[in-house]
Amino acid sequence: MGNVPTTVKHCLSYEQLVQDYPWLRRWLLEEKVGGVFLTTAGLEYPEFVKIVEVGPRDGLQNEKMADHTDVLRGIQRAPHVQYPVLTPNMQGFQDALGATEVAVFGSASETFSKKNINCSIDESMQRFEEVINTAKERQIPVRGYVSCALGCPHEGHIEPSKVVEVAKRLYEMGCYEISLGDTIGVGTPGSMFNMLQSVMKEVPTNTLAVHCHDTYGQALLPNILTALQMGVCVVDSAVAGLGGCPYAQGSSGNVSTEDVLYMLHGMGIETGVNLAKVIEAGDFICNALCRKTNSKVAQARGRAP
Ligand SMILES: CC(C)(COP(=O)([O-])OP(=O)([O-])OC[C@H]1O[C@@H](n2cnc3c(N)ncnc32)[C@H](O)[C@@H]1OP(=O)([O-])[O-])[C@@H](O)C(=O)NCCC(=O)NCCSC(=O)C[C@@](C)(O)CC(=O)[O-]
Repeated sequence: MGNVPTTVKHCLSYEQLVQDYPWLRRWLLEEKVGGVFLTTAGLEYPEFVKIVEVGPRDGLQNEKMADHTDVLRGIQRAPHVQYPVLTPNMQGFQDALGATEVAVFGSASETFSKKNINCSIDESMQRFEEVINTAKERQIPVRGYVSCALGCPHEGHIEPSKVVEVAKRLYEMGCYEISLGDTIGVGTPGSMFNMLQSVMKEVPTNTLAVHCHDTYGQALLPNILTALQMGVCVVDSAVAGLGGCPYAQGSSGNVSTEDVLYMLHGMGIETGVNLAKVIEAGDFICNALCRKTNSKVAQARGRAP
């Protein structure tokens, strides 16, 4: 393969490398074949991945923050930007006036459901049905979350069949996308694979998203990569890795958007998102919160000369 530039030897950013030495891309990782990427190991990845930024909602939910009605009134809206609101019941839906999208959030764990939204899974589905039907009448898209898809802080292991049941009900009620949440970040490629394989038998793959927390350091490479290899094209993440669920003790922040973007772009997968701008947004919010970023990429870029 000829002379390897010194940048390779010094192991600079992969992104920078493929930008400066495009001929290295193939040698380093992959070749593009007919709409999918084939890695040297023969694995396929989506060409485009949609990033759902959950920083403003999940990321800030542990902070002392105004309620969503005040937030919706207070923000300056940009065109073509969705402002989704989590609406666990009709009261939440009615308060979410002006939201361009809403989300219902169920759980695959009975105990978590009771602790999080004060009702059983069955009761939650009845509440969600009302929200979804009203949203449909008003042409407001509804996203569905399934928490504890890979484990529960109270019940421990969760059977994939339970995740299937909740995901399928949300899909059949009319959620356009189902986000499967590893709320406490305990998943591994094995449990992610088993859970997704079961869910994909009942819910179309192109309506699934993964929502990973990085408590055990498994969110990015092992778990998200496994999901991508299985055809999932939507990833939830939070700028600067903010977040954590107040109803799931010990759960750490969401996987950071910067790190997800770095990995995807490095693999040649498009997202339409500018990594440098996201790092800027991460700096802004971390300064505002007087907090260190959880993003490894932002930390590494901060150290760069
Ligand atoms: C769901 C409720 C409200 C039920 O709470 P409840 O106590 O069963 O509700 P209720 O109908 O019996 O009403 C009791 C009081 O709550 C009020 N109320 C009733 N509904 C609402 C509402 N929508 N918004 C604000 N207030 C509400 C209602 O007006 C009343 O006020 P009072 O008359 O006593 O003054 C409660 O359990 C709650 O607020 N839970 C918090 C849920 C939450 O925010 N969880 C974290 C979200 S993140 C997540 O779940 C995971 C996710 C999405 O990130 C993915 C992942 O990582 O897995």
